[in-house]
Amino acid sequence: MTIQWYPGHIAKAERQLKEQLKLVDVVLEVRDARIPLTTHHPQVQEWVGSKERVLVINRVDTIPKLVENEWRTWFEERGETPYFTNAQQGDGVRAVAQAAKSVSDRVNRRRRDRGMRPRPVRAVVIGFPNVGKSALINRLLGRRVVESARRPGVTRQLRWVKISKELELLDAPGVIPTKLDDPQGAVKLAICDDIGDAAYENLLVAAELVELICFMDDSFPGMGAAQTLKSRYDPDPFASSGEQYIHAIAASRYQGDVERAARQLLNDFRKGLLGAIALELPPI
Ligand SMILES: Nc1nc2c(ncn2[C@@H]2O[C@H](COP(=O)(O)OP(=O)(O)OP(=O)(O)O)[C@@H](O)[C@H]2O)c(=O)[nH]1
Repeated sequence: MTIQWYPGHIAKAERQLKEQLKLVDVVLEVRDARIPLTTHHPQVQEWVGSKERVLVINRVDTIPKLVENEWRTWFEERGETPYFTNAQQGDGVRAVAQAAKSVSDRVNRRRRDRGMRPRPVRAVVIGFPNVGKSALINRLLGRRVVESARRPGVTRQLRWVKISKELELLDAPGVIPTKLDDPQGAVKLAICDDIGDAAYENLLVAAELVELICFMDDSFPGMGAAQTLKSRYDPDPFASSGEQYIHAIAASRYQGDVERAARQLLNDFRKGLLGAIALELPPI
């Protein structure tokens, strides 16, 4: 599996992200519910440092409810509170705003203790490409966009928008550069389109999707995704390798155009047409 990244972009993304993080009190980290482990970058903890972090697991509509519950328990057992959202529709976004507000209360209590005046808490939304950061920002803003201002000393034009009396949000999300050292993760990012500036082959990515779906069906009976594949494209995904499966779809529907079959399968998955499918489960 070859996925090609452009290192210059990654270095630039990392620089920009650190610049954004310097300005804020609280970080809203967005992950993709289909792959909440892969859309976590191991350096986030180090970058966030002592600031507060709110963990948002977005695209909750794309995974089965049972899997959502498993993740909730898994995160809570690790002392984390996951906020599950559908940023496209707005579900769960109010709870995220509430969590950011309670950070504001804590920050201002500390400021008061040090004899400082309270001020709105400043937040930034960060996450891998395409996980729904902009959708979340727009939902948080709703129709209450009030003012925006430029902060000096920042090369890029960063604007603050007021979410409420207590909360200001940087209007540009911070893009987390992709991890380079995990080929399995890279494939999942490609499947979910969370990969940013990378080039990859659709056939190989789609073939991995088919194999992952069969694997997930085995590990989490009841998801039913392999059955959906079968009823949608006809061949049985369990009967062949992922690559053979794409070839079979191409032969039966696209005059042998394998690239087209691969793209179709990936698009159907990304649009949710194959139903709710998780590609990761909490590790045991
Ligand atoms: N089904 C579903 N789609 C979502 C959700 N959140 C965002 N999307 C869709 O996912 C796509 C990407 O969302 P964006 O908000 O642009 O993602 P982003 O992280 O800002 O993307 P970049 O700017 O590329 O880093 C859009 O088509 C959104 O409509 C969600 O919770 N569920």
